[in-house]
Amino acid sequence: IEISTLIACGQQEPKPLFIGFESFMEGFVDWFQSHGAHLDTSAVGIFTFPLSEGGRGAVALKDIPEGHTLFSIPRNMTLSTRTSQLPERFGLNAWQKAGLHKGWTGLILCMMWEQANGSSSRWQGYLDTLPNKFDTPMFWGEDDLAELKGTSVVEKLGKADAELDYTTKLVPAVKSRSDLFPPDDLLTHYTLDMYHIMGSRILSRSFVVEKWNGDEDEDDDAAGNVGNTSLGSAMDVDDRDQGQGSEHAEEEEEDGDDEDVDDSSDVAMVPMADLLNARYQTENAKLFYEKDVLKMVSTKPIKSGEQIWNTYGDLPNAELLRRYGHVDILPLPSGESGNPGDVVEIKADLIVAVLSSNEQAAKGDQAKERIDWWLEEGGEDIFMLDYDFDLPPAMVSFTKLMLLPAKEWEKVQEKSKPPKPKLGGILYDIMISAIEARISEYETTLEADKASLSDSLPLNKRQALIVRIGEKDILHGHLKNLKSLKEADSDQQKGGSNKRKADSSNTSSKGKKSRR
Ligand SMILES: C[S@@+](CC[C@H](N)C(=O)[O-])C[C@H]1O[C@@H](n2cnc3c(N)ncnc32)[C@H](O)[C@@H]1O
Repeated sequence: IEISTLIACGQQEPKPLFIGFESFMEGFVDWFQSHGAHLDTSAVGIFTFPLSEGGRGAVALKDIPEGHTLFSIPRNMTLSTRTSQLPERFGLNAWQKAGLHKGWTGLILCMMWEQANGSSSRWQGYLDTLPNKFDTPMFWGEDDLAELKGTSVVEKLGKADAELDYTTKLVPAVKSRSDLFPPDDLLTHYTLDMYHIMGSRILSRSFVVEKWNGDEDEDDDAAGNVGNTSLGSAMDVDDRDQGQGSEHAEEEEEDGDDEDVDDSSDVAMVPMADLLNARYQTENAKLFYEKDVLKMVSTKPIKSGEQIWNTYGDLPNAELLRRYGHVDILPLPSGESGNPGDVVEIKADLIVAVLSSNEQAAKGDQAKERIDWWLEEGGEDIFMLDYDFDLPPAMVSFTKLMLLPAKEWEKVQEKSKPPKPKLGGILYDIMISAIEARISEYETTLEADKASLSDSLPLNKRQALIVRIGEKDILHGHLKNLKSLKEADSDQQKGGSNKRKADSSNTSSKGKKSRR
């Protein structure tokens, strides 16, 4: 491929990494092909882009039509607790007893073990290509983390929980089997640092590879209907990730009552597929699965020189930063730039706190009774605000529930129906106060943040600033919207009451007339 083609396609000049240029990635491609995988080398190249373009990523070497298989990987080449030999060698009962079947600790241990085994591991050619350094907040110092105050990133890091898993599950397992884990390796291959590196590799690169579910899918396959068997990825489908907030969170879910908990042995590292970068609504390729292989297939025509993008699920910047260490910056409808997928979380607790000074609102045990009912009915305890600037209906409904007079609260319980999420009356002021309270959780103002944003800032500070600006932009947009809705509503009321006055004077004059 001509570098000029890439530049013509709007990319800054990339540094070629493979296809005759870079032995390191050539070695990986050789490993990939020699283990039964296939890469269409006439269509796909691996290049390094500027960091803003994703760093190392895949490029179309020619025009690629939609539905083209870019590469395919046998299932047994993915790295998971199903494919690594370690759980069996450890003993499946012992594995479970050690708690390694839950969460990511088991997969982290498999990855450490495979890496420690060097050239005798089937995955050495792959593991050698994985990053050892991450820009994710998990590795930030206190100073940089302070920049994220007000966002939900810090409380979702789960660093302490991950470290607890390391000391209570992984270390005892390693120490219990010196035949599998030579004692000296504890200080090199099985360290806490390595635990975090492996956890971050999983967080930013793993896919969910469900077990092949015979019958129905075989029909799809027979019909060549690969599109219906779309494979979600850690990057792609959030169903798994929504609850999987950290290296540890999946386990928390498993320990809880959640029935939709995913099987942690579905979590798999997929060589080559994890080389694709992602950007908001730019996806042009996706991983599909069949009985024995996974296939990366183009979902749109891709022009020669264009980057091949997977999707990480069009996540908000806070989540992109936490999981992947980057943020998306695109034009917004307002003319400014940011991530159109950004959201702000408002906890139900904050609404309750705002209502504490409202005479009408339920308090103490009564408030608790309503909150318990709301949660039992499946209500959310965190509300998501986005760039639509429509308040989440559940947030309005929950607030109304807390404000209901006792009689109406009884009716709600009888009917098992929460209040309709319609704004009006004092709700405007309560919602405005809630959003103002949320804004006050950040240390700095939106104006100050915008003024301090510059390309010369250190990466962590700059990315944290972009996360904060996006969230505050949403909050201020909601404030503005609520204030104008409140004004329009009161104008309408006034208009209505003027109209009513006019109507009543008409009526009375008519009445008078008729009386005459
Ligand atoms: C699945 S890997 C993609 C391949 C990766 N670039 C590599 O060199 O191996 C995900 C990582 O790629 C980087 N990345 C992906 N998309 C990006 C983007 N739009 N902007 C910046 N970095 C991106 C982030 O570092 C992220 O953690």
